[in-house]
Amino acid sequence: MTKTYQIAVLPGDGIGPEVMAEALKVLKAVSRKENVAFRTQEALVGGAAWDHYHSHLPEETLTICRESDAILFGSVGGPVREQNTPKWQGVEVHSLLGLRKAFGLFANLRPARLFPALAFASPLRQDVAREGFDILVVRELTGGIYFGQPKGRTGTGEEEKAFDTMVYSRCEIRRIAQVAFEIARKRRQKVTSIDKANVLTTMVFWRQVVEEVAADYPDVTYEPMYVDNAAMQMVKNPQQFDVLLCGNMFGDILSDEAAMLTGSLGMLPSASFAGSGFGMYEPGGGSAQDIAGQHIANPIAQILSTAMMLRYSLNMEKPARDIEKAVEKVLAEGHRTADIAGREDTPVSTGTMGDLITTAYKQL
Ligand SMILES: NC(=O)C1=CN([C@@H]2O[C@H](COP(=O)(O)OP(=O)(O)OC[C@H]3O[C@@H](n4cnc5c(N)ncnc54)[C@H](O)[C@@H]3O)[C@@H](O)[C@H]2O)C=CC1
Ligand SMILES: CC(C)CC(=O)C(=O)O
Ligand SMILES: [Mg+2]
Repeated sequence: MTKTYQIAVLPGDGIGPEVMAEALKVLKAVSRKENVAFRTQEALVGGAAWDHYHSHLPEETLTICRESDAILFGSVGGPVREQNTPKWQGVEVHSLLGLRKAFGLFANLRPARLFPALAFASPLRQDVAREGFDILVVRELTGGIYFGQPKGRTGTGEEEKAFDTMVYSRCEIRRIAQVAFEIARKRRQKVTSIDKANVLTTMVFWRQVVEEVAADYPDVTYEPMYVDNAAMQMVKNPQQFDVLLCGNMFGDILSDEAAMLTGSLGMLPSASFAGSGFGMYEPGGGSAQDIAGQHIANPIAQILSTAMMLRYSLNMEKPARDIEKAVEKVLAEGHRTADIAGREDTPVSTGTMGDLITTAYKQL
């Protein structure tokens, strides 16, 4: 009997639906080649859901997610300047952070790998870029300053204030550190833990707990690094890093930086888990409103996120690897969307890139 997987598909806003369409083309090809069925159920989230339900994360969407083996997520959010309109205000908090919290997705993996064919597109010094790099950002996703309470605003006039709280518990730090060290064991056995322990009490504690966990992994090299230095070291010498263990905010920021060093934010996939097989898979970037609707967005992050879904939630390593190989092949052949195109290149559209990767996957 054909094995069937239930996938919740949440395209969201901006370029979300455009890049999701390409990931679904690849998924369809996987279904044919592997003789498995993916029952995809599309649901509204973000601004797209607001238009229909006046909610950024409707109960209907949550139900579909609960009934699924995995969630494929696009992106949410409106134009940065329209952040304060009813449709867009708090959209990321209510929908994306809401989903992460609802499913306890505390561990976020963001692999930033510089493909040889894209060395030229990296803002790294070219002799450094030609060496390539492969960094895995392991980001804590349901704690830290994005979730800490209290947050709010008080007072008026010159005394008006706004505040957020950065808080981490021992168990939150320990469980994400364990994820990082376990993964490092299967990679190049190095964990660099990012903190700001010279200033922030939370980060003194972070470092202490990570050191306790590190003691259980004598085979893995552990080093702490301040976040400001890490941001700089990543540009100077990214090859020194293997696994970058970060809290929620630092991981958010450094993963965008790592993505750009691979050529574009449109190259960064991401997987989020709660410790079981269930997970949510989404590009590292946002809804890219500046290019939405133009069919020029890079679908590779969404496609590589789909490969991560096959690997981690559906236990399908072979097609996951083949999708990655297909992406590498298409890039090696010189096909590029606008964000990774050189001056001499004629960029391809989002749809053409999706077609090229699907064809390359089928031919493997
Ligand atoms: N996971 C999510 O859903 C996220 C949502 N957002 C939201 O997205 C909206 C736009 O935020 P921004 O700060 O502009 O960040 P963004 O990540 O959407 O875009 C930053 C820059 O990267 C480019 N970019 C991103 N993905 C790309 C792709 N696949 N192909 C080519 N270029 C790509 C964009 O064109 C833009 O120039 C905001 O409402 C923000 O809150 C931001 C980050 C993550
Ligand atoms: C709402 C934001 C925290 C989303 C984001 O920037 C991310 O997860 O990388
Ligand atoms: Mg981000």
